[in-house]
Amino acid sequence: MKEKKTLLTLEGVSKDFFGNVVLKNINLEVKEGEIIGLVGENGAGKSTMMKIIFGMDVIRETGGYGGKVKIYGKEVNFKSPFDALDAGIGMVHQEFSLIPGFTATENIVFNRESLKKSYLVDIFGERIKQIDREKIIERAKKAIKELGVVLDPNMLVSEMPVGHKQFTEIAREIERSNTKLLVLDEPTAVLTESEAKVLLKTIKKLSKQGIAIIFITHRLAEILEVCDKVVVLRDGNLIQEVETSKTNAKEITEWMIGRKLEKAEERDENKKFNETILKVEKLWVDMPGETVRDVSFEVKKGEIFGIGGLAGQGKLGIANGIMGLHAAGGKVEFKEKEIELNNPKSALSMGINFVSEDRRGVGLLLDEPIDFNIAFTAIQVKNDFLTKVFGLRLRDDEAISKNAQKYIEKLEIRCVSEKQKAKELSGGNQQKVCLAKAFTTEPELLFVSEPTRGIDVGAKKIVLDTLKEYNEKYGTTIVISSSELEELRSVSDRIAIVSEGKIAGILPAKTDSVEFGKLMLGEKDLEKVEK
Ligand SMILES: Nc1ncnc2c1ncn2[C@@H]1O[C@H](COP(=O)(O)OP(=O)(O)OP(=O)(O)O)[C@@H](O)[C@H]1O
Repeated sequence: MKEKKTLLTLEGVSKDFFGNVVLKNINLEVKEGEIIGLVGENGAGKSTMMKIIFGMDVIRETGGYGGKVKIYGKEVNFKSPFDALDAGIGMVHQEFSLIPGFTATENIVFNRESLKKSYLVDIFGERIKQIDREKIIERAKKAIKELGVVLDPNMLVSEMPVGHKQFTEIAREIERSNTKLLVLDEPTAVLTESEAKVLLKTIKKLSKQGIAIIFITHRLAEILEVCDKVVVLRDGNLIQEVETSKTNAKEITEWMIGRKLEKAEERDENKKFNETILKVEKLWVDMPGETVRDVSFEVKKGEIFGIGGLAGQGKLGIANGIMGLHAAGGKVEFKEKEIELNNPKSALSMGINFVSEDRRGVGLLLDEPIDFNIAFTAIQVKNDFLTKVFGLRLRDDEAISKNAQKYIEKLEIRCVSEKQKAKELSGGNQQKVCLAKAFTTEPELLFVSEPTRGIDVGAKKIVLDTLKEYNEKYGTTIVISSSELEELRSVSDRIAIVSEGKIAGILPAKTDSVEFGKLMLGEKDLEKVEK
């Protein structure tokens, strides 16, 4: 067999953010068509390494990097991501970079080169009018077909469920004919299991065509399934680089976290709950990609109630509707008092809080420091963290800092200090800040959606254990929605499965997963699958 050429080389690459060293002397080679799995705890430096390869502004604006990046043996010094795109590097970031008011086709075909030197989006709109629409739809359809997914090329991005957005981003990268290296930063985090399978197949297909892939994921099973090699980062050091056929998930985890992983504690099955705390009747919610049609259920005080289901079926819409973030109707009672729907203050002021699945959109004040973010809702809703000086109410900065320090320690939030800006944190650590913010309001009822999305295996346990701890210590009732059934089963008392905007069934969490699977697919669809 022909020896594969080395496409990308990192030689002694290092990076610090104002003295905080996050990458140290990284040496790595990626060959044509090779699939590299890149793993590491939240904040280990994975995204930073990719941002260097992709020539992103943030790297230059923070003093550049040390060492060399080479493509086919020649050193490159990208001035912007457009140079990286020209050199054949494509990247799908953790956070979406699609244009919401445009369709899938427009986003796929008018890829980022068309937007050269950015802020041309307005002019871009003009250009579209002059273009042969049929032709571009054909091109988009071809890219979508390549991915092997069902996706409407005419759907507006703003109306898509997250999974579809993810596929649109990937389709955009493969539509470009010169792509040689594709970096995927946690592409499966927002996908359901079946969508993730499709993506893994696509990755293999692309590699056969000679495209090299750097695949960042916290799901180790995915690494073992598709990657040729796994590269482990810990605290900015490349500590292992090994063929996947020569290792296993347990070993990789131990390299990642540098300690052995304990098993999550089992939930006590015999707990009895009597009092109803939340009563939902005929709820409908109009949320893009997450239509809730007619949902009724009750949650008991002190319970951890799971909500599962396939993507786009409505499991995420329920909390968004009750919290007043999307248009909703029906009747929802909390402790026998009716929550005013379509009013975001109503549920919050009654002692209910929400950790959204959309941490960038509604979760964080990105330019503010961590400590203010954590205290923010408690200040707004409960007037906490305020002191009176000569009759004036002032922010109690010391209390705000102390509270943040407590959560930084408890949730192991990796940061320089509580004064660091939220936007500078890694994705997983931002998620932990969102949780700390909700806990700080000491809610009686807490909705959490996809709480471990983008979180590494070690941190996942911390987050789930913390939810259980709050539930047990303070009696906080928790309603958790997640795409990962096993995660729901490990924390919940009961689980409701939502299908086509309705509750398909509610079962004790310990019920066999097959029963949940049947509810998710609906018996009819299941018969089709079995045939
Ligand atoms: N713009 C920035 N300014 C200051 N520090 C930053 C900036 N971007 C990242 N960092 C720091 O660099 C470290 C590495 O972050 P990075 O995003 O690379 O981690 P990661 O391994 O991708 O984590 P995750 O799995 O949570 O996404 C973190 O400690 C983060 O706080």
